[in-house]
Amino acid sequence: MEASQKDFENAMNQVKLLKKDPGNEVKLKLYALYKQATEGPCNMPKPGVFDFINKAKWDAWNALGSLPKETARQNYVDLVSSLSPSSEASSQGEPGVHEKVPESEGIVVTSEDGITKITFNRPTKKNAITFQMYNQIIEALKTASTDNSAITVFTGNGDYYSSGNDLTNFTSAAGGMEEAAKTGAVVLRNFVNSFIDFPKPLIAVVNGPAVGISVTLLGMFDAVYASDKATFHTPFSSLGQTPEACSSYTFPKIMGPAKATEMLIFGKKLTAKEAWAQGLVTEVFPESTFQQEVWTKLKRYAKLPPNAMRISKELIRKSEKEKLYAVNAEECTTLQSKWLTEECINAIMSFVSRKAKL
Ligand SMILES: CCCCC/C=C/CC(=O)SCCNC(=O)CCNC(=O)[C@H](O)C(C)(C)COP(=O)(O)OP(=O)(O)OC[C@H]1O[C@@H](n2cnc3c(N)ncnc32)[C@H](O)[C@@H]1OP(=O)(O)O
Repeated sequence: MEASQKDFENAMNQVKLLKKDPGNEVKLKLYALYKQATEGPCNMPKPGVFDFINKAKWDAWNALGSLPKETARQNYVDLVSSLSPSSEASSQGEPGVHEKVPESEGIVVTSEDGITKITFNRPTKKNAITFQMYNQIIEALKTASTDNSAITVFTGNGDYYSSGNDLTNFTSAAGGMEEAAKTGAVVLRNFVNSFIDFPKPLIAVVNGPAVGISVTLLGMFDAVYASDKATFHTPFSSLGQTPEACSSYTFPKIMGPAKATEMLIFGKKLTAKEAWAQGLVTEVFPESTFQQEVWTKLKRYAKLPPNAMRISKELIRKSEKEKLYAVNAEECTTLQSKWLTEECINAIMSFVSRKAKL
């Protein structure tokens, strides 16, 4: 007997109630059967080769060929009823598929006590920065440069400050790597330029580990306050990548070329104390009093005359600006080509596939 629409709907609800993850293979089958049962043969354009997750889903659906909708519905119901009720992990949206759980992610901007605070707010992903977040930050800095706050502060929500560039920015781009690299270089250049141009004191409150671009960007800040549990890591070489955010210029200037080499080329991870000793961090606070001490200090600074602060910053930055634009442009061009190399693609693939989820 063929499964009715009601049986199908019950099976979909059952999938949502599964307590244990049935595994990627089963989830792919469920996904494919669900799509076939509701939409018929695969009608999506084939995803790019580096878009691993969507490609796997596409392959599974496409493999069902012209299987009739009714048969797919029956097979879906049979597969669900064969699953042990003690399995875990439900999914959201399309049944049987790991969808991104909606979370309030991205960045959060607040303004209070003369301070505009920009928070990396993606704690479940260690505040990894997505394409969307780069653009949100560009906009937030644009607004903060003319709002009535005196200073602007970056910090992270959760245990990390930020784990840097979201490594799936490139693997999930629909148009493939070349297009993603091109777009990435444009976004990165605009993003870093918005830090070069930012007119007010810019402060980082580094609440936890910082990786990649969230570290290199610190060279663009006017002060960096760190918890003693923060670490600073730029694993560019192991990712087949090269420095960004003008760090190829600012880091040797801040800490001397030898120390900059250890960080930017050899990927040495610094403790907060080491980063302070090398001049990257302004002051380190014990984790237990970090938030209280830093925000008390910042509220005091935010009461200083804003115009004087802005003009002083302009004087400090002025002679460097053209150099910074040029360095930024060159770093972006270099990265655009690095992102397409085997070294880089392999490194990203091995991160993405270390615990592949569908
Ligand atoms: C416009 C484009 C501009 C590009 C500019 C280029 C910048 C260069 C860089 O920033 S290079 C640095 C890139 N970052 C990294 O290499 C860090 C990668 N992440 C890790 O090594 C680890 O996740 C960790 C050390 C940060 C934390 O390890 P831990 O074991 O404590 O936690 P998990 O690995 O389980 O992470 C929790 C979830 O967060 C996801 N995640 C963490 N970081 C990233 C990231 N950078 N990109 C994408 N996703 C990240 C991780 O996958 C886990 O997700 P899951 O729970 O769904 O598995």
